[in-house]
Amino acid sequence: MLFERARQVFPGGVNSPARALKHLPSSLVARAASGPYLYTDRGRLVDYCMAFGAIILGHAHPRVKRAVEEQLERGWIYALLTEQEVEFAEAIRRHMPSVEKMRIVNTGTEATMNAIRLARGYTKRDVIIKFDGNFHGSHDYVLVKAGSGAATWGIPTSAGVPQDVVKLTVVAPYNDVDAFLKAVKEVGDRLAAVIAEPVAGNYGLIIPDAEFLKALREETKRVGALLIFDEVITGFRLGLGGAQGRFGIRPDLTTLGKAVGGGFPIGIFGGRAEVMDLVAPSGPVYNAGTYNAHPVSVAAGLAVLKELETGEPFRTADEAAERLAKGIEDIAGRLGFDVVVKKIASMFQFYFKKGDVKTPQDVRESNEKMYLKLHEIALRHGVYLTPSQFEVNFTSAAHTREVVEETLAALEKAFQQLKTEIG
Ligand SMILES: Cc1ncc(COP(=O)(O)O)c(C=O)c1O
Ligand SMILES: N[C@H](C=O)CCC(=O)O
Repeated sequence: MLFERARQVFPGGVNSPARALKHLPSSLVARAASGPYLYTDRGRLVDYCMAFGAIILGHAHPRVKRAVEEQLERGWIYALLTEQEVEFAEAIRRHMPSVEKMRIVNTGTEATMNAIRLARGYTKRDVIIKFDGNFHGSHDYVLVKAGSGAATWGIPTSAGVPQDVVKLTVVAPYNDVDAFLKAVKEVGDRLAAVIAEPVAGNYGLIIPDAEFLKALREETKRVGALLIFDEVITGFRLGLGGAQGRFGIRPDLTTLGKAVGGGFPIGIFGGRAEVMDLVAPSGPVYNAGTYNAHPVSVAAGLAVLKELETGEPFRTADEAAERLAKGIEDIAGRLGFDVVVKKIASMFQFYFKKGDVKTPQDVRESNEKMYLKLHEIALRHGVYLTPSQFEVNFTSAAHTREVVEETLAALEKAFQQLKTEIG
């Protein structure tokens, strides 16, 4: 069995913990992907993980494929400036005006690490505030009370991060204005930056109150710290302007990734020109990378942006999420389950619990076992839900009405079976 061989060569048999399924004996094996579908060792599955949000147009989108093929014809790496990367950056700035200047790197992890380093270099201060359950990639500054796979696997604070680094990362509860103000007060004049997911997508889906985001903006400004919005998930998914456009908040720095690279490795950090000009070679904050602004990722990203600019992909993806959210609420309600469904744009998640989900604590109080059981049953019915209640389900432009209907019919059966199995 492939997973057995994988276990001999990869820790836990995978190359990222979020890919391992803790409720099943092996991870899925992917063979191909197209549109809304994944083709796996368990057959064809409707995909709601969408590479953890990296795919917004649908798998193997022809326009992205063509752009990549055309780039390959011209060679695939030069380690020099290209016209495409300027065009790409100009398009990003047009849609996200707070990103006056940017640097294109390879992953969201690199983007947040560099944004934090830059904020420290700019403010000449050392402490950051991050939020419980937010995930900003797998580097030392942020692997403290992190979400995503770190939460799924019960290691929110990673071993190996030096205590001296942990001390510089103060964790505040997400979506709690009073607790945030208290944390800022406690840190005092050492606060370099506050980093936040403006919509939390790594602890399930937590949609913050507008007042929370407003407080982040006002308070950081007041104390001379920078506000970093980590829009690796939300950028070019919650619309062309990301979460900052939707909520009308202008951060000092923004990090992007996932959707903006069309499924190819990418990360971007950018923001106020005055701050970005501190990045080497124009300033003393060092960032470098052989693969920075990789031509293939840039070509894919440009193709994605051109498609998104028509507005159509957002309409289809958002409508799909809306119908699924309503459909799940309806099925669960009819069958007598207490389920809370959260949805914004093309992101949704549901929790087995009463009441509401507004904080990470609410997510912790939901029934994870039921989510995983349903996940497993849904797989048998041809639907790949996101593999943890600490992750988010994503729709894409390929999730047409027919695909959604097919999914809801499958989920109806899955919930019924869940009811039978739990008695
Ligand atoms: C909000 C957020 N920031 C940063 C990252 C890190 O991005 P990457 O996996 O590309 O390193 C992720 C996902 O992994 C993310 O969801
Ligand atoms: N939730 C993570 C990204 O948003 C999942 C990606 C990973 O860790 O493999």
